[in-house]
Amino acid sequence: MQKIYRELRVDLGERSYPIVIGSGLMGGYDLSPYVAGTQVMIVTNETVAPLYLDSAKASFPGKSVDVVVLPDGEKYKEWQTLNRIFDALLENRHTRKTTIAALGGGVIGDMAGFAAACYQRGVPFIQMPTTLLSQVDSSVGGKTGINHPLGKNMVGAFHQPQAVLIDTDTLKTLPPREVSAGLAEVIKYGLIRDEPFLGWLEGNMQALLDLDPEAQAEAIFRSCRCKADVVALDEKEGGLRAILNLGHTFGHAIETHAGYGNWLHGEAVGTGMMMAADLSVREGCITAVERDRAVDLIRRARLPDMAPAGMSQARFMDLMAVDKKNVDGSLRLVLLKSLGEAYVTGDASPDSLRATLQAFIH
Ligand SMILES: NC(=O)c1ccc[n+]([C@@H]2O[C@H](COP(=O)([O-])OP(=O)(O)OC[C@H]3O[C@@H](n4cnc5c(N)ncnc54)[C@H](O)[C@@H]3O)[C@@H](O)[C@H]2O)c1
Ligand SMILES: O=C(O)C(=O)C[C@@H](O)[C@H](O)[C@H](O)COP(=O)(O)O
Ligand SMILES: [Zn+2]
Repeated sequence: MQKIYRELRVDLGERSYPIVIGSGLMGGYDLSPYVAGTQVMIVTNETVAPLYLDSAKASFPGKSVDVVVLPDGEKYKEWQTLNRIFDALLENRHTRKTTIAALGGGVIGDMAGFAAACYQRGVPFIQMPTTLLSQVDSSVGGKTGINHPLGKNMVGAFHQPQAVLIDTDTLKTLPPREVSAGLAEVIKYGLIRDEPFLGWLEGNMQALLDLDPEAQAEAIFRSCRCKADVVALDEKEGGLRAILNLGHTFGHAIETHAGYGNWLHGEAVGTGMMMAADLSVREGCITAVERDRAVDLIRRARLPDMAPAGMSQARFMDLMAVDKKNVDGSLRLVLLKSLGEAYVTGDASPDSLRATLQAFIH
């Protein structure tokens, strides 16, 4: 049975769109009003297709639906796999009126969105996220793209979806490690902009790990509301939006170092946020007690608390040098002014940064 928990809107003028959060929505919610023409191309992967493809198709009554099923994994967020989406679109004679629908986690969402930004110079797309991480973060805000061996998300475009459909039922099949990865981005919102949410998470972490549906829906709603607010204020990351990158300068370096293999994005961000909190203490912004509060919550979400074994300070510095936030060769980091308030700085002291890196490498 279809039950809508909350609806939100990302306010971007003519590019505004709804985020619908609820249960029974995959197949139970009619997305055809968001499809301009008659054709839909669902992009999904070999893990998600057997679980949700049939119900996803049912969300497009009256439309002609084609499907491309990609291999599963962060390592496939690259050119060759992206090209398979273009192959499928052309082989099936898709036009500028086609709508692409991303059915899966953030990897599928980022790639399908990027394909939509590029195909015939841009077609509409819809997000149907099925991981916690994609429901709280990647499906909202229009960042799309692929990785490069030398840097994370280095090739991409801003391209907003027409709608985001979040069916919380899909989380029932998500492996525990992926739940924890999603919780990293959830905790991020509390740290950067919403101290009361941080307190709520401290009280509800066990319920979230236990997949309590009410707790999940509330965490998704509060995360999406925070992201939608930030994106509406700064769509293309001219300033404020960079706070959504808390922990990502360190985290992306970890993912690139690991070859987009055994570290999940959320895991790298979890450790990266601990590092950012630690650096914030060394920079005199938050207290050690506040840092420990953040670290404890991230640990309680069952996320790793050290960098990958053998990853050196020099390797971190080298990989962080290509971060997209950097300006004129100088590193810019997101730090915490307090718990619930983040800021971007290019002035972190090199000594403090070295000390933080030293504390997390082994
Ligand atoms: N665009 C953005 O704003 C943004 C934000 C955050 C992260 N990202 C990107 O998102 C990606 C990470 O996304 P992710 O954490 O969703 O990883 P993912 O897309 O790799 O999905 C995680 C795993 O869960 C599987 N899966 C998906 N839904 C499932 C379900 N309901 N049941 C069982 N298994 C399921 C997938 O097949 C995959 O194996 C990274 O590439 C990251 O860079 C983008
Ligand atoms: O939406 C944003 O803006 C974010 O920074 C959200 C991040 O969680 C996400 O991982 C994003 O893909 C990172 O963007 P990037 O520009 O640093 O690649
Ligand atoms: Zn992220």
